[in-house]
Amino acid sequence: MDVLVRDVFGLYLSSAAMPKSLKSEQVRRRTTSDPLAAAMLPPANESPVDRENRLQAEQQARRVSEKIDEELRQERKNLNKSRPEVSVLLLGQSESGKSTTLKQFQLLHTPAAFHAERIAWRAVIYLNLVKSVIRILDALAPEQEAVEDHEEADTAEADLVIISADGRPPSAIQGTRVPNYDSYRHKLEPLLELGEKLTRLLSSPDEEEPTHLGPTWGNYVSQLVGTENQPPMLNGRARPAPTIVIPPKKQTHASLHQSNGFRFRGEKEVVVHTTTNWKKTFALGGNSKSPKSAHSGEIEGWWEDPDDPVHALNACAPAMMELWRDRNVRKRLKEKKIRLEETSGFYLDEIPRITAKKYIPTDADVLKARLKTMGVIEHTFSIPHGLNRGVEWRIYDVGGARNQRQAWAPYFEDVNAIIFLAPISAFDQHLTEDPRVNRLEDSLLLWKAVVSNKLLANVNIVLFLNKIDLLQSKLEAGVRLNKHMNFYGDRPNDYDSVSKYFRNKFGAIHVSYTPNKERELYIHLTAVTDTRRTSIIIADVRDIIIKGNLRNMRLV
Ligand SMILES: Nc1nc2c(ncn2[C@@H]2O[C@H](COP(=O)(O)OP(=O)(O)OP(=O)(O)O)[C@@H](O)[C@H]2O)c(=O)[nH]1
Ligand SMILES: [Mg+2]
Repeated sequence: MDVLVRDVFGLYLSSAAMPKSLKSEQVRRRTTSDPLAAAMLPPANESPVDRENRLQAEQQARRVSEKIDEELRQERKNLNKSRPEVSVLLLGQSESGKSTTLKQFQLLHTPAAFHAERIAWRAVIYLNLVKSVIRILDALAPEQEAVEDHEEADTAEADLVIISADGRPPSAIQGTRVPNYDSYRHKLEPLLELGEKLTRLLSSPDEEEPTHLGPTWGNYVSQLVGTENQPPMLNGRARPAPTIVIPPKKQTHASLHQSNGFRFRGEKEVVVHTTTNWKKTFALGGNSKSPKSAHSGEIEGWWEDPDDPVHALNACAPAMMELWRDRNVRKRLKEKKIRLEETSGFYLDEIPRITAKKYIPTDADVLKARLKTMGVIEHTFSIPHGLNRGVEWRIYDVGGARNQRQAWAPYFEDVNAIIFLAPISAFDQHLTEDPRVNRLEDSLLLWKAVVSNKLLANVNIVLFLNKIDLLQSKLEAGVRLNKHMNFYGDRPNDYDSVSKYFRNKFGAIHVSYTPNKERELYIHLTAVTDTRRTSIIIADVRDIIIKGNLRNMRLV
């Protein structure tokens, strides 16, 4: 008898082709233990004609089965081929909210992973808080020192809003004295060391090297540009991850001289490299001690580790609160037009909670945390339910500072959609990397460059006019748009008029410069730190991108 059986890899084996031992074992098993096989065994008295008919029928059945198997294989292959995959690139200047938008995608689609990582953000939040305190103390520093510091500020990566009424250095304006300044400095001295320590823990070891591009970069640029004979490289997997490192800031006299000023070296922003696994350092099971079961009697958690940064922070908490509540301090900051509440990573209103020994960051804390991106970070997820089920999403978060932007172009090749973020609250601020450039002007130029790019002609674009919460409070505080952007003229300075104006302005640039007149532009007014509102927008954007993608697929 020749029967077909599947081997362990699922391949069909003809019993005629089986080794003898296996064949007899097979038959033995079939005759003794498998009732279905036993029922299918030919009758013992089968005639030669019956046997011939049966073999033919079995052969026919085998052919049908093989055909079905082949069809199933093909179907699976086609399904995999047509399994929709969407690549989305987040673009925009530094501090526009790209990484925050990525966090919202993570929170929405991979909440368990997001929650597991919350504890690792503790270090970033601590550092954000420490930097806010140090900025206050710097702002209170005696005039002479501050003038020197201001000269240096041209090159420093300080992202504060410092505007003087008459163009003189703000520190030259005589103002409120803070009698407790020396006492604050003394009590908060440990924060300098803590800031250095946290910066070291979070930074990549090669960060202080001169700017360089990864070894494969030169090759890649020519591949991107392409030649007539050799088109640009398209395959995302072959794309090298560019390594770009900021050159060290030149140490000036003022930055080295720390007798009165209150700074820590490397005051520039801490960045996260694509390659840095900073989360591991502060994740549970990393250097941080995990909270153990209350019954186990083991070390209870990081708060029992005397080296954990929480202790230094916790010890300074009363002085930090005193400083932040001091009326003279607030007055001095106001005189210097320093609005810390509007800066990234602002936690000064929550000092007791953040500095508590058992503090675990909330979702909102993580969304507010500021860590500058360098290189490109990829996040993938698929949507298990609903309209866009089964779609594989790849989101690329890039560094937005000027020296990071050359890393964007390689991703233009195979991207399906772009979410461009323009922080419209930044109309009165300047780029940290080039203090001569107004941040909103920079966003408008960047927007024009993106929408007019021919490589992106068929890419769906969604525009987030972001940080509307800050825009609203800024306008309500009386900051006038037309003081910073003449072209706004005498229009009303309220939120509705200003946001409508920006919507029209960005929209008009798209209409004028897009190489694809058919492309629709979707504009959302956003505050991407607001989870509830952003999740609704993300669901909407997902549908827009999928529909646009299908439309493009039909066109090509
Ligand atoms: N209040 C408010 N803060 C926001 C908003 N969007 C982002 N932020 C904060 O702004 C800071 C900068 O946001 P990021 O997402 O890090 O900016 P980015 O575009 O990734 O910046 P780079 O990595 O330097 O390119 C963070 O502290 C955010 O929490 C917003 O709509 N409102
Ligand atoms: Mg970022």
